[in-house]
Amino acid sequence: MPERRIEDYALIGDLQTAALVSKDGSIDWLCFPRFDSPACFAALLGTDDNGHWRISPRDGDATSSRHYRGDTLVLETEWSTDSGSVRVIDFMPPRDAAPDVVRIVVGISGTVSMRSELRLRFDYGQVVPWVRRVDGQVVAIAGPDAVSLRSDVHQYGRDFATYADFEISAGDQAWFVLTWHPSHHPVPKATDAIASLEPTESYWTEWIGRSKGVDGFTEEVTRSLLTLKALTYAPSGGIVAAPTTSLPEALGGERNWDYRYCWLRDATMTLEAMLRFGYSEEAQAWRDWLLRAIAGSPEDLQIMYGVTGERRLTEFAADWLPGFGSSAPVRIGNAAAEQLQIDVFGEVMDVLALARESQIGPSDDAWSMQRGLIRRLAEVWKEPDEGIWEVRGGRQHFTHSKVMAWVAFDRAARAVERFGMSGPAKQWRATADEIHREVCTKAFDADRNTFTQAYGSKALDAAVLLIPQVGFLPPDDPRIVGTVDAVQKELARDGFVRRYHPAHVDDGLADEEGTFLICSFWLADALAMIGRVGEARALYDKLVALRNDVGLLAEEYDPGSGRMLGNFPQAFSHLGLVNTAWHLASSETPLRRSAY
Ligand SMILES: OC[C@H]1O[C@H](O[C@H]2O[C@H](CO)[C@@H](O)[C@H](O)[C@H]2O)[C@H](O)[C@@H](O)[C@@H]1O
Repeated sequence: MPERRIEDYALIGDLQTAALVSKDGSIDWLCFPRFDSPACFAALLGTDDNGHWRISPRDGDATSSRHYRGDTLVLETEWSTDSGSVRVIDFMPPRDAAPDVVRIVVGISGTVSMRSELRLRFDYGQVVPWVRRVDGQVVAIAGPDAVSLRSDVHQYGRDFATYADFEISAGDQAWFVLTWHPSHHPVPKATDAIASLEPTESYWTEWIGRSKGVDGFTEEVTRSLLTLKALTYAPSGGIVAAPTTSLPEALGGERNWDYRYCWLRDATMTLEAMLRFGYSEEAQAWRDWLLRAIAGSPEDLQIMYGVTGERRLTEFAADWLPGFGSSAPVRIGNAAAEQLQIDVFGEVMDVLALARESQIGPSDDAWSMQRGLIRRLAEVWKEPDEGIWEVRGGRQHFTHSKVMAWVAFDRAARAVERFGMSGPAKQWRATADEIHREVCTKAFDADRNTFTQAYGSKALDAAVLLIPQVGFLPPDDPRIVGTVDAVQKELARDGFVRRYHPAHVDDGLADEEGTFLICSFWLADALAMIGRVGEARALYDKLVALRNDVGLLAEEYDPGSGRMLGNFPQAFSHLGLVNTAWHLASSETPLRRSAY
């Protein structure tokens, strides 16, 4: 079995969950029926024995190449062998009653011997199901889960797996449909594999057709927008940070986290990117999601929720899974849900201001929720917190958190001053000014001419690159130019940017990590804003070149090994790409709303 690489995977999804398909034709990750449900294929974090479904030629020397079919999430893998070539088409039709994975094998030339090998292991690769035949289909059941496999190819069982061996000649096709249902329900009505291809394609094509687009950046922006949409949980409007858990930030290390939840931070940034490209429906749905998720007392605000607003995301280690590349523990749930991360107030207020001032318009409920958030922020902004990077080494007065607290008060005051909303604007403006003074005094290292990670700290942090973007200081302020230079000098590796230097910051974890892709996009944004557009464009091009064969990015990249690291595909990275393209395309001094 060749070593698994994160960049070997492609994404298919149905806006409620998603699967990762490897270059070797194996679906190694699938959580049914929701993004955060237990996986029935977890080979990604272990071995084939933890569940997978491979369809590929039996010839071990077969070679493959793949692409998405146009601007869709329909994946085509083309296999060449000495005897002929075939195409495997993988997709998940937009959801009706039950979730399906459809795989269609089409003969292109000659004749190819194919094998389907399906190994279902419920509850994150642990539970071997009871498999039997019902009305000509294979049905696997364990606990609450049931999965049926329908196909026009004969299936046989061996070694706790289901196989099909078949030949495909030019012009032939064979189909497979895997469908999940609750085990106490009857097997759902069959999905027609062939008939579901066209509506799936049309769904994605029509969706991307609504985008405003930006000249000169079309292909990568399109793929990133499609990926962001695929991370949306359509029934609620929630957006997950990534469809995976525990893809490592350091290969073989412990920096492994579950991203299958809705971070207010990641979701607001995604929404901002989508709004820029004309997707107001998603923004509206997310605002409604937010109102429901955080309903109740503002003191109970969490920084992340489940896809329909669940609050309890208890973290535990799945110790039966060895982890991707032996990176343990595999974590399920995320303890960061209980942290104080003050930046979240600013991000939420900022995107809601954008929504109010753009296509969506104001909403009374949303404004009353924002007033509640500001009341809460007034109580906590002076506290140390865990910050944007969710450190587990103790709270600090993080510069980025304070800057975002300023953003929150600034946007609240501005809503009253300029947009007629009700509230104590003078008081909010005074607090914003107080925070501004404090940050400029306590978070700026005059000797090195740079903002630092935290009050009194010497460490740097790529998050402060956002200072000009959020309007805290103008891009031509010498402190901004100094900060950009310092980040480039101290945090860059081969031109890509780390979020901070793990050796200089106690984040509670031992290992090093890769360069953080969204931070590299932020550097490109900051360079463009300070007028170094050529450098910005060069960095953007370098980042775009990191994408895998189907245009996807993980959270991090290790320039040493040339490998992607972290959960995959990650919303942060793709929204970073989209925003940088927008900045570069907008103008040479590409600033959005500024308040300085
Ligand atoms: O590295 C430590 C932290 O890593 C995760 O957080 C990161 O991912 C989040 C989701 O994309 C993002 O919002 C955050 O800014 C990143 O630092 C993990 O979820 C944390 O539990 C962990 O402490």
